[in-house]
Amino acid sequence: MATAEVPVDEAVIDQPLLERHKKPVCLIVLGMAGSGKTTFVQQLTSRLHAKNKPPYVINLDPACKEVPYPVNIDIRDTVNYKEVMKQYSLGPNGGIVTSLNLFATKFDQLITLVAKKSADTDIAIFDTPGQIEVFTWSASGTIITETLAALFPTVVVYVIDTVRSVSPVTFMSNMLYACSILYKLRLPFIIVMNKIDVVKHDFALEWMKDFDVFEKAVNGDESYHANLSRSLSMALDEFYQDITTVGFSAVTGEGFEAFLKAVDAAVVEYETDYRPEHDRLQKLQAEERTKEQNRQKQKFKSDFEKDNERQIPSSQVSDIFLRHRAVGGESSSDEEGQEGNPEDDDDEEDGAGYKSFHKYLEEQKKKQQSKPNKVNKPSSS
Ligand SMILES: Nc1nc2c(ncn2[C@@H]2O[C@H](COP(=O)(O)OP(=O)(O)OP(=O)(O)O)[C@@H](O)[C@H]2O)c(=O)[nH]1
Repeated sequence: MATAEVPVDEAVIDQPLLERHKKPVCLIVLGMAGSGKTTFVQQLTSRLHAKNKPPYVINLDPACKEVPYPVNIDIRDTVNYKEVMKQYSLGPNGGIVTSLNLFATKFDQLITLVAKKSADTDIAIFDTPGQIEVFTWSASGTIITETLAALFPTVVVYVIDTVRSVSPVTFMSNMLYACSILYKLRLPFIIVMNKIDVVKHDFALEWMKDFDVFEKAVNGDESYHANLSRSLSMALDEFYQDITTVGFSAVTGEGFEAFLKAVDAAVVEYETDYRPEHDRLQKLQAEERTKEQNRQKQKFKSDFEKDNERQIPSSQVSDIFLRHRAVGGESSSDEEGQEGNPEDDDDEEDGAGYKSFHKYLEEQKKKQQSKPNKVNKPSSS
């Protein structure tokens, strides 16, 4: 049987590729709970409306009580988070993950809606759950991000609470998290240092630019965490050099224009660095898939051929059984009386060397039935 091998290149070309769009730019807004993501999206939306460039806004947080901005797609219209918790007996985080997973199954519809808006919308904004890990480390989060990145210029916006980051140790935790998300999502990344109406973010920029300044901030603290922060600051030097940081106030809107410029630069970065890399990885994955399919086909083919070789014409079956019985027949006299052994059957027909398997089974059954039940027999004493 011949199996047609699919040439790898052909398989790659045959992948159903949806049309790619130059816009809208998809902004995935991530950040720890309370960092100001929702207020940030609200401010961004209202400023873009004021500029006559209304964004397409998607809320991916199934657990939020209310959405304080005009939203085009709301996960809460598709999935009832409380009902999901009840039906699957889940806690709040499990409920959010499951709701996102359910929503991800409809993500193709969302993509179609966003794509339809590509002519008249420049920016699509995705607000995500406050439990950041629920999005960044879940299967649905990965599906959503990868699907978007394959079809639209996609940028990750990581919102940091600047007020809470004045402590070097908290700042370091935030940066490590940002770094791990960048590493995981492999997309252009903008850090939004939010709440600069309360605390300016200059201190953080200094810490990122100059290790000595950070060292001074940690000076005097000899705790394990402070020492670790010092070492990590050196390790993150490369990350700091390449990352785009914007100071922002989600309350006053300060930093809005700088943010838009950062988005423009991130789109260029997406087109020049990320998209070719993304395409390369997709091609590799498609090649791997095709190779695996070909390997499975080959294995199936050889297994099938081996089975065919082994296959015994039905006319020979009784001969094979006969041979088996004959071997047993040689030793059966020694083991006479042993139960459950096909060879212990002192069968007169063995002389002929043949007894049908069914007949043998019938006899075994009868023997079993005629035997007293030793286990249940009550003791005579
Ligand atoms: N002063 C000041 N307060 C802000 C700013 N941004 C957000 N806040 C406040 O910070 C708190 C949290 O803001 P949210 O927008 O709800 O934060 P979030 O990240 O969406 O929170 P989760 O939904 O829990 O993830 C609210 O009280 C906001 O009013 C800001 O730029 N300046």
